[in-house]
Amino acid sequence: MKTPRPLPADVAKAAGLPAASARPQAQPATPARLLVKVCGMRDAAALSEVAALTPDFLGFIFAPASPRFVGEALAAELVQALPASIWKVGVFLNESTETIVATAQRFGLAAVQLHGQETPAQCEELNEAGLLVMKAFSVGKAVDFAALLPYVPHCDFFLFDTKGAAPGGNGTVFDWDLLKSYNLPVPYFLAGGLGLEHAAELAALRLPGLVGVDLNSGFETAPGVKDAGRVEQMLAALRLKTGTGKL
Ligand SMILES: O=C(O)c1ccccc1NCC(=O)[C@H](O)[C@H](O)COP(=O)(O)O
Repeated sequence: MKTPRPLPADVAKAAGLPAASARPQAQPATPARLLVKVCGMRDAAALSEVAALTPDFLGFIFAPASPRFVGEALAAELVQALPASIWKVGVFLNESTETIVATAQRFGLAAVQLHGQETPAQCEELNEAGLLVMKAFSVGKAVDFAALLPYVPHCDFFLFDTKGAAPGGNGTVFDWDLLKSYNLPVPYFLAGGLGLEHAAELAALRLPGLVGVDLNSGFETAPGVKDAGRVEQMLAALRLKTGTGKL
Protein backbone atom coordinates (compact mmCIF):
# COMPACT_ATOMS: atom_id res chain seq x y z
CA MET A 1 0.00 0.00 0.00
CA LYS A 2 1.37 3.42 -0.95
CA THR A 3 0.67 6.48 1.17
CA PRO A 4 -0.78 9.49 -0.66
CA ARG A 5 1.59 12.44 -0.71
CA PRO A 6 0.65 14.81 2.14
CA LEU A 7 -0.50 18.33 1.40
CA PRO A 8 2.25 20.94 1.86
CA ALA A 9 2.41 21.85 5.56
CA ASP A 10 1.53 25.54 5.01
CA VAL A 11 -1.49 24.64 2.87
CA ALA A 12 -2.71 22.03 5.37
CA LYS A 13 -2.28 24.48 8.24
CA ALA A 14 -4.19 27.25 6.46
CA ALA A 15 -7.04 24.82 5.81
CA GLY A 16 -7.09 23.63 9.43
CA LEU A 17 -6.00 20.11 8.42
CA PRO A 18 -3.37 17.83 9.98
CA ALA A 19 0.08 18.49 8.47
CA ALA A 20 0.90 14.83 7.89
CA SER A 21 -1.09 12.42 5.76
CA ALA A 22 -3.00 11.19 8.82
CA ARG A 23 -6.71 11.21 8.06
CA PRO A 24 -8.57 13.58 10.39
CA GLN A 25 -10.57 11.79 13.07
CA ALA A 26 -12.68 14.83 13.81
CA GLN A 27 -13.92 17.74 11.77
CA PRO A 28 -11.17 20.16 10.73
CA ALA A 29 -10.69 23.39 12.64
CA THR A 30 -12.13 26.53 11.08
CA PRO A 31 -9.75 27.21 8.18
CA ALA A 32 -7.69 30.39 8.07
CA ARG A 33 -8.59 30.49 4.39
CA LEU A 34 -10.38 28.27 1.92
CA LEU A 35 -8.37 26.02 -0.39
CA VAL A 36 -9.06 26.74 -4.05
CA LYS A 37 -9.42 24.18 -6.80
CA VAL A 38 -9.73 25.44 -10.36
CA CYS A 39 -11.36 22.66 -12.34
CA GLY A 40 -11.73 21.82 -16.01
CA MET A 41 -8.36 23.00 -17.34
CA ARG A 42 -8.14 22.26 -21.06
CA ASP A 43 -6.55 25.20 -22.83
CA ALA A 44 -2.73 25.35 -22.67
CA ALA A 45 -2.45 29.15 -22.60
CA ALA A 46 -5.09 29.54 -19.90
CA LEU A 47 -3.50 26.69 -17.94
CA SER A 48 -0.19 28.51 -17.87
CA GLU A 49 -1.84 31.80 -16.77
CA VAL A 50 -3.91 30.16 -14.04
CA ALA A 51 -1.01 28.01 -12.78
CA ALA A 52 1.03 31.21 -12.32
CA LEU A 53 -1.60 32.29 -9.77
CA THR A 54 -0.77 29.15 -7.71
CA PRO A 55 -4.21 27.86 -6.77
CA ASP A 56 -4.01 24.87 -4.39
CA PHE A 57 -5.50 22.38 -6.84
CA LEU A 58 -5.94 22.26 -10.61
CA GLY A 59 -8.55 19.86 -12.01
CA PHE A 60 -8.32 18.02 -15.34
CA ILE A 61 -11.43 16.26 -16.62
CA PHE A 62 -11.02 12.78 -18.06
CA ALA A 63 -14.72 12.16 -18.74
CA PRO A 64 -15.03 11.93 -22.56
CA ALA A 65 -18.55 13.38 -22.66
CA SER A 66 -17.52 16.60 -20.90
CA PRO A 67 -16.89 19.75 -22.99
CA ARG A 68 -13.80 20.08 -20.76
CA PHE A 69 -12.45 16.61 -21.58
CA VAL A 70 -8.65 16.82 -21.71
CA GLY A 71 -8.45 14.36 -24.62
CA GLU A 72 -5.65 15.43 -26.93
CA ALA A 73 -5.96 19.10 -25.93
CA LEU A 74 -3.21 19.01 -23.32
CA ALA A 75 0.05 17.09 -23.53
CA ALA A 76 0.75 14.95 -20.48
CA GLU A 77 4.21 16.54 -20.24
CA LEU A 78 2.64 19.99 -19.90
CA VAL A 79 0.56 18.84 -16.94
CA GLN A 80 3.50 17.01 -15.40
CA ALA A 81 5.64 20.14 -15.63
CA LEU A 82 3.28 22.25 -13.48
CA PRO A 83 4.71 23.42 -10.12
CA ALA A 84 4.80 20.61 -7.55
CA SER A 85 3.08 22.90 -5.03
CA ILE A 86 -0.13 22.72 -7.07
CA TRP A 87 -2.08 19.50 -6.52
CA LYS A 88 -3.10 18.05 -9.88
CA VAL A 89 -6.49 16.38 -9.73
CA GLY A 90 -7.87 14.05 -12.40
CA VAL A 91 -11.67 14.08 -12.57
CA PHE A 92 -13.16 10.73 -13.57
CA LEU A 93 -16.66 9.45 -14.13
CA ASN A 94 -17.31 5.73 -13.50
CA GLU A 95 -13.90 4.75 -14.87
CA SER A 96 -11.99 1.56 -13.99
CA THR A 97 -9.30 1.70 -11.32
CA GLU A 98 -6.77 0.47 -13.87
CA THR A 99 -7.51 3.32 -16.29
CA ILE A 100 -7.52 5.91 -13.51
CA VAL A 101 -4.17 4.78 -12.12
CA ALA A 102 -2.62 4.63 -15.61
CA THR A 103 -3.91 8.14 -16.43
CA ALA A 104 -2.67 9.47 -13.09
CA GLN A 105 0.80 8.09 -13.79
CA ARG A 106 0.87 9.44 -17.33
CA PHE A 107 -0.17 12.98 -16.32
CA GLY A 108 1.57 13.06 -12.93
CA LEU A 109 -1.70 13.45 -11.00
CA ALA A 110 -1.47 13.33 -7.21
CA ALA A 111 -5.22 13.24 -6.64
CA VAL A 112 -8.39 11.90 -8.21
CA GLN A 113 -11.91 13.28 -8.07
CA LEU A 114 -14.54 10.60 -8.57
CA HIS A 115 -17.63 12.26 -9.98
CA GLY A 116 -19.87 9.25 -10.68
CA GLN A 117 -21.26 6.28 -8.78
CA GLU A 118 -17.85 4.99 -7.64
CA THR A 119 -18.00 2.67 -4.61
CA PRO A 120 -16.15 2.97 -1.28
CA ALA A 121 -14.14 -0.11 -2.37
CA GLN A 122 -12.87 1.72 -5.45
CA CYS A 123 -11.97 4.77 -3.35
CA GLU A 124 -9.98 2.42 -1.12
CA GLU A 125 -8.18 0.87 -4.12
CA LEU A 126 -7.20 4.28 -5.46
CA ASN A 127 -6.11 5.50 -2.04
CA GLU A 128 -4.00 2.39 -1.64
CA ALA A 129 -2.46 3.11 -5.04
CA GLY A 130 -1.09 6.30 -3.46
CA LEU A 131 -3.65 8.75 -4.81
CA LEU A 132 -5.40 11.37 -2.74
CA VAL A 133 -9.12 10.64 -3.17
CA MET A 134 -11.86 13.25 -3.45
CA LYS A 135 -15.35 11.74 -3.81
CA ALA A 136 -17.96 14.01 -5.34
CA PHE A 137 -21.64 13.87 -4.43
CA SER A 138 -24.49 15.63 -6.21
CA VAL A 139 -26.77 17.65 -3.98
CA GLY A 140 -30.43 18.17 -4.71
CA LYS A 141 -33.04 19.19 -2.15
CA ALA A 142 -31.48 17.23 0.75
CA VAL A 143 -28.27 15.39 1.67
CA ASP A 144 -28.25 12.00 3.37
CA PHE A 145 -24.97 12.22 5.27
CA ALA A 146 -25.45 8.71 6.75
CA ALA A 147 -25.20 7.30 3.21
CA LEU A 148 -21.68 8.74 2.97
CA LEU A 149 -20.43 6.87 6.05
CA PRO A 150 -18.93 3.91 4.09
CA TYR A 151 -16.77 6.39 2.16
CA VAL A 152 -15.31 8.03 5.27
CA PRO A 153 -12.35 5.66 5.82
CA HIS A 154 -11.25 5.82 2.17
CA CYS A 155 -11.54 9.48 1.15
CA ASP A 156 -9.30 12.45 1.84
CA PHE A 157 -11.93 14.96 0.75
CA PHE A 158 -15.56 15.04 -0.29
CA LEU A 159 -16.87 17.51 -2.86
CA PHE A 160 -20.50 18.61 -2.84
CA ASP A 161 -21.75 19.70 -6.25
CA THR A 162 -25.17 20.71 -7.55
CA LYS A 163 -27.32 17.95 -9.00
CA GLY A 164 -28.24 18.81 -12.58
CA ALA A 165 -28.74 17.51 -16.09
CA ALA A 166 -24.99 16.92 -16.56
CA PRO A 167 -22.80 14.98 -14.10
CA GLY A 168 -20.78 18.13 -13.43
CA GLY A 169 -20.25 21.66 -14.66
CA ASN A 170 -23.95 22.54 -14.52
CA GLY A 171 -23.25 26.12 -13.45
CA THR A 172 -25.96 26.13 -10.80
CA VAL A 173 -25.74 26.66 -7.05
CA PHE A 174 -27.39 24.47 -4.41
CA ASP A 175 -28.65 25.55 -1.02
CA TRP A 176 -25.45 25.71 1.08
CA ASP A 177 -27.54 25.66 4.27
CA LEU A 178 -28.01 21.93 3.62
CA LEU A 179 -24.39 21.51 4.76
CA LYS A 180 -24.97 23.15 8.14
CA SER A 181 -25.70 19.74 9.69
CA TYR A 182 -22.61 18.04 8.18
CA ASN A 183 -21.10 15.93 10.95
CA LEU A 184 -18.52 13.66 9.27
CA PRO A 185 -14.73 13.92 9.73
CA VAL A 186 -13.89 14.16 6.01
CA PRO A 187 -13.17 17.77 4.96
CA TYR A 188 -15.00 18.89 1.86
CA PHE A 189 -14.99 21.29 -1.10
CA LEU A 190 -18.03 23.29 -2.12
CA ALA A 191 -18.80 23.21 -5.85
CA GLY A 192 -21.55 24.15 -8.24
CA GLY A 193 -22.06 27.42 -10.07
CA LEU A 194 -19.57 29.44 -8.03
CA GLY A 195 -18.73 32.81 -9.53
CA LEU A 196 -17.16 36.12 -8.59
CA GLU A 197 -20.57 37.26 -7.37
CA HIS A 198 -20.15 34.78 -4.49
CA ALA A 199 -16.66 35.96 -3.50
CA ALA A 200 -17.57 37.99 -0.43
CA GLU A 201 -20.06 35.42 0.85
CA LEU A 202 -17.57 32.58 0.38
CA ALA A 203 -14.77 34.48 2.11
CA ALA A 204 -17.02 34.81 5.16
CA LEU A 205 -18.70 31.40 4.90
CA ARG A 206 -18.35 29.10 7.91
CA LEU A 207 -19.79 25.62 7.51
CA PRO A 208 -18.75 22.51 9.44
CA GLY A 209 -16.12 20.58 7.45
CA LEU A 210 -15.80 23.14 4.65
CA VAL A 211 -12.15 23.56 3.61
CA GLY A 212 -12.23 24.56 -0.03
CA VAL A 213 -14.09 25.79 -3.08
CA ASP A 214 -14.17 24.51 -6.62
CA LEU A 215 -14.21 27.00 -9.50
CA ASN A 216 -15.33 25.96 -12.94
CA SER A 217 -17.81 27.33 -15.48
CA GLY A 218 -18.22 30.65 -13.66
CA PHE A 219 -14.58 31.41 -14.50
CA GLU A 220 -14.55 30.61 -18.20
CA THR A 221 -14.69 32.44 -21.50
CA ALA A 222 -15.59 29.09 -23.17
CA PRO A 223 -15.82 25.53 -21.80
CA GLY A 224 -12.34 24.57 -20.59
CA VAL A 225 -10.89 28.06 -21.20
CA LYS A 226 -10.40 29.71 -17.83
CA ASP A 227 -10.31 33.48 -17.47
CA ALA A 228 -7.18 34.02 -15.36
CA GLY A 229 -8.27 37.57 -14.49
CA ARG A 230 -11.47 36.33 -12.91
CA VAL A 231 -9.62 33.53 -11.09
CA GLU A 232 -7.14 36.06 -9.75
CA GLN A 233 -9.95 38.27 -8.44
CA MET A 234 -11.49 35.28 -6.67
CA LEU A 235 -8.17 34.27 -5.13
CA ALA A 236 -7.67 37.83 -3.93
CA ALA A 237 -11.14 37.92 -2.44
CA LEU A 238 -10.43 34.69 -0.59
CA ARG A 239 -7.33 36.43 0.78
CA LEU A 240 -4.69 34.54 -1.12
CA LYS A 241 -1.49 36.17 -2.18
CA THR A 242 -1.48 35.68 -5.96
CA GLY A 243 0.82 35.99 -8.94
CA THR A 244 4.05 35.50 -7.04
CA GLY A 245 4.35 31.73 -7.11
CA LYS A 246 3.84 31.75 -3.33
CA LEU A 247 0.72 31.14 -1.31
O1 LIG B 1 -17.23 20.29 -15.58
C1 LIG B 1 -17.50 19.31 -16.27
O2 LIG B 1 -17.67 19.40 -17.50
C2 LIG B 1 -17.64 17.94 -15.64
C3 LIG B 1 -18.11 16.90 -16.41
C4 LIG B 1 -18.21 15.64 -15.87
C5 LIG B 1 -17.86 15.39 -14.57
C6 LIG B 1 -17.38 16.44 -13.78
C7 LIG B 1 -17.28 17.72 -14.28
N1 LIG B 1 -16.86 18.77 -13.50
C8 LIG B 1 -16.35 18.55 -12.20
C9 LIG B 1 -16.30 19.64 -11.24
O3 LIG B 1 -15.73 19.47 -10.16
C10 LIG B 1 -16.96 20.96 -11.47
O4 LIG B 1 -16.09 21.95 -11.14
C11 LIG B 1 -18.21 21.06 -10.65
O5 LIG B 1 -19.10 20.18 -11.27
C12 LIG B 1 -18.80 22.47 -10.61
O6 LIG B 1 -18.94 23.02 -11.88
P1 LIG B 1 -19.75 24.38 -12.11
O7 LIG B 1 -21.18 24.13 -11.75
O8 LIG B 1 -19.56 24.70 -13.55
O9 LIG B 1 -19.15 25.43 -11.22
